[in-house]
Amino acid sequence: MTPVLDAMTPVLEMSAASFAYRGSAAPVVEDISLKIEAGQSLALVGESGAGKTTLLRLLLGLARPTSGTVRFDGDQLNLRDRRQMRRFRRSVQCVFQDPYSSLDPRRRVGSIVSEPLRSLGVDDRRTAVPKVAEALERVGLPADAAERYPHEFSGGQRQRIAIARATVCDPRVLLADEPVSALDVTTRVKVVDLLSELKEERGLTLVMVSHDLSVVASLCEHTAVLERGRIVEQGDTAQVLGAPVDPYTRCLVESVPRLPA
Ligand SMILES: Nc1ncnc2c1ncn2[C@@H]1O[C@H](COP(=O)(O)OP(=O)(O)OP(=O)(O)O)[C@@H](O)[C@H]1O
Repeated sequence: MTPVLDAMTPVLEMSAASFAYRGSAAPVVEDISLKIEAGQSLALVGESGAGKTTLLRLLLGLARPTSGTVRFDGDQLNLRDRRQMRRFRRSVQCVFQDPYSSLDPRRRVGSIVSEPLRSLGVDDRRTAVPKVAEALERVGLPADAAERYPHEFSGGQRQRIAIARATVCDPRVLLADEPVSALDVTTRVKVVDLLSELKEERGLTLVMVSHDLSVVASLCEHTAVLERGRIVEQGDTAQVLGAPVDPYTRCLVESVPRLPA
């Protein structure tokens, strides 16, 4: 049954969630509580190994918390509930860090971008064509891109293909793991602008892992800081990055390299 949602039900919510990898006694993320409301954008920051990707995997349903819960539209995420998972996959899509390895080199771009529509049973290859063309156009790629292969594109264009794939089924939520960190600085700005436009146009909820605090500041209204698997500070990005309270956050902000004056 489709749940009755009120405006206050978070799209995604974690309550006291912990996760330990198999064979490891210590949890990698511990006692995480987060609410992600519709239209909100949340950045997960913290140094390498802090558990950001693991947290994203829990939100994506790719891993199940060892304790605590992950909720989607108010219901506990249950990977065995096919009806819920179908709704989840239609609503929540993702973009990964590396546009070189995240696209199947043997498939044409049209087939890659239409994959969510086909796997959700929304369209077949033929009926997906106009939606794929529209998604490619929206991310700034020519319509004939559908006939070509990923290796024919630059890193920035490949990330645009990944964004077209993630948005073609009109999801409500985009989860992005370091979506621009593999790109050079000018390409990075263009892809950040594209994500920002999509967020505004579609009221997309965005959860993003990033090392780059300037990317975080320009895309996300909220920020949660992870240190060794625990959230040490969360709140408005301007507050968290502009006037950090926790010593770890202060350290993170101060470690951003600056050009000499
Ligand atoms: N499949 C796995 N099996 C066992 N341990 C893992 C696995 N994946 C990650 N870890 C461990 O979990 C911890 C957190 O890793 P995670 O990738 O979530 O951190 P991160 O903050 O995303 O790091 P980075 O910024 O470098 O990507 C690390 O100590 C890592 O070694």
